[in-house]
Amino acid sequence: MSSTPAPEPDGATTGVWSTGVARSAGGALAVAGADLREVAAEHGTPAYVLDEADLRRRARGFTEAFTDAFSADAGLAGADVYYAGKAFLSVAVARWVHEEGLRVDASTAGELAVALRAGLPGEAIGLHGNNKSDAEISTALEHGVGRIVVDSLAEIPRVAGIAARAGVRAPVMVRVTTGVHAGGHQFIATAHEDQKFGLSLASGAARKAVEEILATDALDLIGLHSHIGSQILDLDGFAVAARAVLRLRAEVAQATGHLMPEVDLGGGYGIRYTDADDVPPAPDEIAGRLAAVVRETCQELGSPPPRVSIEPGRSVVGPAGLTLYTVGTVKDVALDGGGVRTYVSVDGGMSDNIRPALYGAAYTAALANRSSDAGTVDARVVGKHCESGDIVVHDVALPADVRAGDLLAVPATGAYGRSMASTYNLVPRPPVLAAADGRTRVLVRRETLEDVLGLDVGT
Ligand SMILES: Cc1ncc(COP(=O)(O)O)c(C=O)c1O
Ligand SMILES: N[C@@H](CCCC[NH3+])C(=O)O
Repeated sequence: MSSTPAPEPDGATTGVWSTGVARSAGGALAVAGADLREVAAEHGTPAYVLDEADLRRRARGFTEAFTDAFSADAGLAGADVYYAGKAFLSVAVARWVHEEGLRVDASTAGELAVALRAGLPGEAIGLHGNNKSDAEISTALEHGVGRIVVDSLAEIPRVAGIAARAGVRAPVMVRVTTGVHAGGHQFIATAHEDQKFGLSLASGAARKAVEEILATDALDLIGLHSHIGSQILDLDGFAVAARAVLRLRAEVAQATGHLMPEVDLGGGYGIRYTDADDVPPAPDEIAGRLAAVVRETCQELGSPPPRVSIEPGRSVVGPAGLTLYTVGTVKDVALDGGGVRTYVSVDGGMSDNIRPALYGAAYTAALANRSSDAGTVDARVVGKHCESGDIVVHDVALPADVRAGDLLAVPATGAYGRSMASTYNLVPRPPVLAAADGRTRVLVRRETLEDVLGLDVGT
């Protein structure tokens, strides 16, 4: 076993740390100038820390790249970027991304409510979900959302009925399962056949949905949608899926005369969690590749290009966040094959980051309160929960003098950390802090034991 240490932060956009992370002369890490020792003293640990400027820059990077690549000058019909709120959504984050030119993709009443509370106009919000409730559909329509992405045949009459009763015509897209299998883990791949999302292209279900929607007055079919999975670093799958939905769009136009004005090519762009991950393509490269595919395919098909949208979540918020923990117990464990693993327990765990347990996801970690000249040990960072799978970082080299009271920072936890957090073992969920200009402010406060106890109303 030979573990590697976390890379030192270097301000690069392609690193595992957000661009605002730096190690100060005293050896402590800081985010956007906010010293993590002070952050821990003021807010406690564990805590998620978001680098606001980094997040905004990544968001803006997508809008600029897609607006450029899909411009009329490029022979295309424009583009919109929806931030996938499932990655992490709070009122401030919804505002930031909207200020940077993005819209918001919500997939539940909760995400919809946060986007609305942030002041986004309905038309800047899209509603997803494979099992939307009537209440979610009617709230979305009441606020005039820009689109509802239909995920099943059963949903068509339901959306139509609710729209008709509300006296509106619902703008809808059809989520198409293209058969493209992409994504790091089977649970985060979403376009192969045997899973719950979307309507299959191969079986004809997608085409049937299109026809049923076209035959329904209360529904306005604005486009097709494809989302192939998540944490994808290779753009080929997106290109294959794009061609498939553009082909269906052209077939429908030929058969019915209805040329859908939009196509959504989904999110799923990967990020770097550790040094071992490949450097992901930058927004310019993604936009350029997708624009070329759309242009060429539409030319081949002889159909005018659609307005294109995408839905990145992880690639906007993931690299912008880190989790700050305090070290508690440090324990050396002798391994069967010889050698020793140092188990470093922190004050959180699978309740604030379920990804290692759920997907076997790899992370790294670094001392945040000091640097150390000590040699390194092969360490495993674990949480405080009653599961041996409660692992935060499987394998990392940490200074041999790591001890109780040290702070550890785990980079790239901005996406699917807080948003998938639980109160397992009745551990209250950590706060989300925004770091900017040398200070931090609370975006989502720490949950307290009173919050947890307040839900327990039985006697
Ligand atoms: C429909 C849809 N859009 C967008 C996303 C965002 O994905 P990611 O955070 O990987 O960019 C997801 C999650 O995979 C999704 O299911
Ligand atoms: N939650 C997953 C990705 C699923 C994205 C939503 N379809 C993750 O942490 O990687």
